[in-house]
Amino acid sequence: MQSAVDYIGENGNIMIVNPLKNGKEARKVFSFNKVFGSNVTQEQIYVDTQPLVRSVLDGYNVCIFAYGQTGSGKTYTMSGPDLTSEETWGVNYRALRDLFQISKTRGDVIKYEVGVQMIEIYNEQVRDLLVSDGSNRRLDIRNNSQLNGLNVPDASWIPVSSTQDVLDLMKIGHRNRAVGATALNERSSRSHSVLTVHVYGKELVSGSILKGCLHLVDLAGSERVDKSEAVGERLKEAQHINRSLSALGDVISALAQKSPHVPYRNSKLTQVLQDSLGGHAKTLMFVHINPELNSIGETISTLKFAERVASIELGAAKSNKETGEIRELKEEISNLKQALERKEAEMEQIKGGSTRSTTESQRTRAVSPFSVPRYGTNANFKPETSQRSNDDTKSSEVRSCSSGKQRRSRFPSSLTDKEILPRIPFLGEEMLASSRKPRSPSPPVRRSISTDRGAHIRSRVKETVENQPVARVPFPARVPINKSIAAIPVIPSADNSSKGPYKGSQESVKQDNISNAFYNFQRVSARKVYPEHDEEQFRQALNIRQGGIRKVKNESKVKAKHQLPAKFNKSDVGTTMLSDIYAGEKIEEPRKSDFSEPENEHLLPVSPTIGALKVKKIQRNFSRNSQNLEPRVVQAVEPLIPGKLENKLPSNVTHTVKEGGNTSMPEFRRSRSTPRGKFMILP
Ligand SMILES: Nc1ncnc2c1ncn2[C@@H]1O[C@H](COP(=O)(O)OP(=O)(O)OP(=O)(O)O)[C@@H](O)[C@H]1O
Repeated sequence: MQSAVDYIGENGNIMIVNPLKNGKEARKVFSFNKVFGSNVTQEQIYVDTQPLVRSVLDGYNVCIFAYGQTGSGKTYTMSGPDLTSEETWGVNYRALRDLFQISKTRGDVIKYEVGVQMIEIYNEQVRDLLVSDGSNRRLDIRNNSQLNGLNVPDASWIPVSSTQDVLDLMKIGHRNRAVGATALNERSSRSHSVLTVHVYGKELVSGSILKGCLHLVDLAGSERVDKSEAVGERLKEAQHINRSLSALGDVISALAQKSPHVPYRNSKLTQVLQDSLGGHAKTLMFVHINPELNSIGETISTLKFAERVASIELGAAKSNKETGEIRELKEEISNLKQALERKEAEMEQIKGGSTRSTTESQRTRAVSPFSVPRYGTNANFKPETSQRSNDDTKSSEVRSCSSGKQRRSRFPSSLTDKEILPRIPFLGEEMLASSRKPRSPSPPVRRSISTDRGAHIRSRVKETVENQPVARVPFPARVPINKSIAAIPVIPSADNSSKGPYKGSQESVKQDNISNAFYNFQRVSARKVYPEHDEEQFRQALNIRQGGIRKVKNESKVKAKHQLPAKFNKSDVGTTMLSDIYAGEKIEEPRKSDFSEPENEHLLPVSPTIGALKVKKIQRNFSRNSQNLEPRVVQAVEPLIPGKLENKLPSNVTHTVKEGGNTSMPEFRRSRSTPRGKFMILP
């Protein structure tokens, strides 16, 4: 049978001949990184892929695709025809075998853990392929690089430690994959399958963490619906497949043109692969073609698509490595934020509590200000019990305080059980002093002077009603920062009771430095007249950016008015999200490692015969030949270029970007990109 492949050049060129056209139009040359003929072995194909795979162990994200018309050999390349023979293993198994081997040899330097996920995208639904119970649950996609490539976090994540583990899992995955017979391939993959390998490494000496992720993607076959003779379910599948491949083409086109809007959200496929298509990943695409003449339309359109892909400059790949120092700093920031949230909540509670408690304590004192025990003695004392009791018994007073009303419904009971009173000592001093002398019954004045005092007084009152039954309020999983919460720290636990108010100070000493800082600040702030100002000073003192934390009311409102429009005016949601993700990922400066190449890479293998071509537009005409699958076109990996790492961001800049979290990087990265990969064509 006559082949559409005229010749395959040595430099990644392939010439396609179209007998339906004459003259210049009849021959087209396309250029790729590399073109493989149909007679190459699986090992030869993998050799060009190997450097990318290895870089996963250095913390890079890598994505390897197989693209092409139905029956052109995508599954053959990625999985291989026969798993029982290592010789015929495809890229997937060879890659994992390599990962295990290398991680073993590095064992005395880095400890690795490897886990895999396998999903498919079938009719625009994401499904888990590693389920053994046959459940067909639809999974959600979350584009969040904080999860380190876990874009489908609900998919089964199976730890593996040997190639055999992987083989066993693959069998399950292939069994679960949606496959159907079409006129073009009797066992055509009707879905896109994505095998994701997550690698987590810890350097034993430095404690640095490496997180790499390898996506191995076997795309569903592209085909013309009419040619596939599909009807009913097959037709629906074909339409979904074509739509998602079309969306992939649109994304690639947008990236190639450096369009400000990249339509990742137009298909599940592009959403799942978002990080790998436009991120800091190294990407390689095998493009497969069928050399038979009756597939010439699909062949040309596939090669054009491949050239388009090859033209994209993603920019330099980045390693996801966290040094011990960075990790510690992140933890510290996280701790500070939590402490600040707690403090904010306390302040809110104190402010509201002072209104209520002052009135209550006033009433109590009217009987005998000195006869009220300072702290509860009941071991089962629960702060919320007291609060609820107070609320129940003194409802009229509570209602007189609007903030108190709100607070009551959000009282985090379980939190109050655990928290200790960091500010008790200071309050205790005031309390002791104030309790020895008669007070002027002037609630409004005292409220305005010290919120803490008010809160403390309230705690005394609670003890008088501690045995009253109370309905518990569920503890919210995440307490909104800018809402009033409970006066947890203000209310003493039962343990405190026997040791008096200063027990709280002893407890607080046990807290970390952050808490101490707050504690000290609290001592100062409690002397201030306006607690709102204290909150502001907290922030300033800590110099922390407080996303969502309540600010002084007026200021907060004004700021919100100014900020919201800017946020929502962003026309490109996809790009915005991407930028956020990148910012989150840019934790690490590029790693100068001997283990892998720094360059971003694109391989585009095609599998017809031999030839090299250049594609300008994306078309969509695919046919197939299930018998003669001679050529495979492959875009090969670019060789390591050690010196290029120097071109990357200096570490300090990278860190700044990362910590800022909002910096959009795509343009920057593009400007620093390196020429994109190579294409191998396998006829
Ligand atoms: N390089 C090759 N050498 C020998 N046989 C091949 C080669 N590539 C593919 N084949 C054979 O061609 C048939 C179709 O290949 P394969 O299933 O890999 O195609 P596909 O692109 O994955 O198809 P689909 O998109 O429909 O799933 C298989 O029987 C496979 O063994």
